[in-house]
Order: sequence, then structure tokens, then C-alpha cells
Amino acid sequence: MTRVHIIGTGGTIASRSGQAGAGAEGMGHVDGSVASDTIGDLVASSPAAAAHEALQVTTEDVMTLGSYRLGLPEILEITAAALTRAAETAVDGVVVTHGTDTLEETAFLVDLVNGTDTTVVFTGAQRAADQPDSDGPRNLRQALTVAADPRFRGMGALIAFDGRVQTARGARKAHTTASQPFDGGATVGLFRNDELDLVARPARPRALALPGPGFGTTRVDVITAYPGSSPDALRHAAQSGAAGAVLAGTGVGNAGPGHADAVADLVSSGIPVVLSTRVPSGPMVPIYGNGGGVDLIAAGAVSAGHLNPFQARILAAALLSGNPSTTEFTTLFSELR
Ligand SMILES: NC(=O)C[C@H](N)C(=O)O
Repeated sequence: MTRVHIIGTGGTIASRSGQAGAGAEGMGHVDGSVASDTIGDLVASSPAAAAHEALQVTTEDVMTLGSYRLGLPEILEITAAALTRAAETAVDGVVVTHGTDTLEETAFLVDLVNGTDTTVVFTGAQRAADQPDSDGPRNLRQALTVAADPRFRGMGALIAFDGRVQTARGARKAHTTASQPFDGGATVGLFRNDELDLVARPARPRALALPGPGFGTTRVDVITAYPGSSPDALRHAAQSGAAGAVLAGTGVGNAGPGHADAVADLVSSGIPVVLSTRVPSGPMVPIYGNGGGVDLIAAGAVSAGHLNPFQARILAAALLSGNPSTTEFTTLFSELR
């Protein structure tokens, strides 16, 4: 019998309104939704998940948090749990239920380190578990279908959401409330009602080793360029303890006056700067001088390629937690981006 293991982490799919604890931070949130359901609750209350009678489903809660509360230690904890289960020979597929706010970060770390043939399928919901028409049960059912399907093995980490199955790499939450919040990854599968079509296979780089606990405290700041932005933000990041920085440039990866000098300052003091773009889609491409991307790369920045700033940050933190030299960092980042 096909076995799928589900890891619960919280998010809207596990949230209910008006729970005790809403407003616990004393910020006047009287009826804020709070992640509270265990994955066992979700499976038990979901006829959709129960409909998978042909599957042996096992569950585990790693945490029950809105994903906006996660830091790197929690992302590492979820990743380690997913990788442990993926490596078990008795497990055919792994599903992770996760808040959508930062799902792209956790799923990308899992994708980077998953060298097993067992795919880890992330899903969640945009409407809380106690709302009418919550999308959680349908998304969970579809994620189970993907995780159990042998055609989708060896794909690292995927996101199954609202009828679409896409790679974690490249994914980005692109809509705050729409039932399909994600954009950016490559589409590998599409649901026709309950039928799942395989439409593409992703190309993946070699797997990175799971970072050690130092990942949790490796600070990589994301700094955005905009008209009039101060290059001092980069220097401040370095002075206040960042081990690296990601510059989300304008356009193909540019920044205004002074940023190239700031990049050179950081890189010369051993703090790598990755150059990405604040534009939602498309790669960083060095085209412009006069402080643009050509000059930022010449100053020592490493191109993020197709990675958005937040996934670039995850790869940078994973590499920096292993204390590479600047040259090693550049080589590894360029290989795995
Ligand atoms: N739709 C969601 O899951 C959003 C939620 N705020 C979270 O990331 O936990």
C-alpha cells in the first residue's frame, strides 16, 4: 500500500477564528485567526483527505504556527523533519501543510536538500479551516494525490495548490487573498477535477547537504533598492551582524548612486552580497553601467540568476552557515542558484 506521511506546521489551513490566544500579544486583535489545529484534526475533519482510502496516511506535527512567525530555526526544523521522512524507505511521499506567507522559503530549502527520490509536496489554504468554502480540504487532497503518484517522484519539493502543481524553486506568493496565491515556479502538474496530469519534469541541481543548526542564526538581510534608497542600508546590515546581504535591485538588477561602493565595502570585508531584483518575474541580468548591474557585479556582488530575493536569501544562509570562503561562496551560489 502506498504510504504518504503528512507533516503539519500550521498556517491558515490549520487556523480558526476567535480561539483563546487570539490577541495574546495585546495588540488589539480580537478575532484574528490563529493556527491551532493539529494535522490529525485536519485529516480527521477532512472528508477529502479521508477519501484517499487506498493510501496509508501517517501524520506528525512539527509546529502549529502562522508562517509569518517562522524564523530560520523553524524553517530548518521543518526541513529536517521532511528530509528524515523522505529518506525512510517505507514512505512513498511526504506532504507538508504550511502557511502561505513564507511557504516559498521553507519549500525552497527542502528542494535544495532533498536528494531522495521521495518528493515533498507543500500545500496550505487561503481560507481558514472554520470558514465556509475553506480551500484547505481540497488542497490537502490534491497534495496527497501528488505525493502518492509515482510519476511525480524525484522532484525535490513541489507546491500543490488550487489545482496546480509547481516547483518550489522559483515560487513566490504573488496574491494575498486569491485561491491561487503562488506564481513563479514551473508548472509540473495540473488537476482536471480529480485527475492529475503530469505536464513537465523539473531540471534540478545536485542536492545540498542539510545545513547544521548554525543556519538558524545566520543572518542574511534583504535590502531593496528604490529611487533615493540609501546605500547605508547595506553598510548598516554588515555593521549590525549580517553575514551576508541580498540586494533586491530595480529592473534587471540595478541600484542608484553609491550602492556599488557599498557592495565593494561589504565584499572586501568578507560579507557576500547577492544581487537579485525587486521585479516579481524574470532573472537578474547585468546590462547597465553607471551604478547599474554591471557595476554592482564588478564590485563583487554575485548574481541571483532566476532566484527571487527571498529564495536567494535562503540559499545564501544555507551556504554561509558552512563558513565558506568568499570564493567558495561565489562558486557554490552560482552552481546552485
Ligand atoms: N494563507 C496563509 O496560510 C497565510 C497565513 N498568514 C500564514 O502564512 O500562516
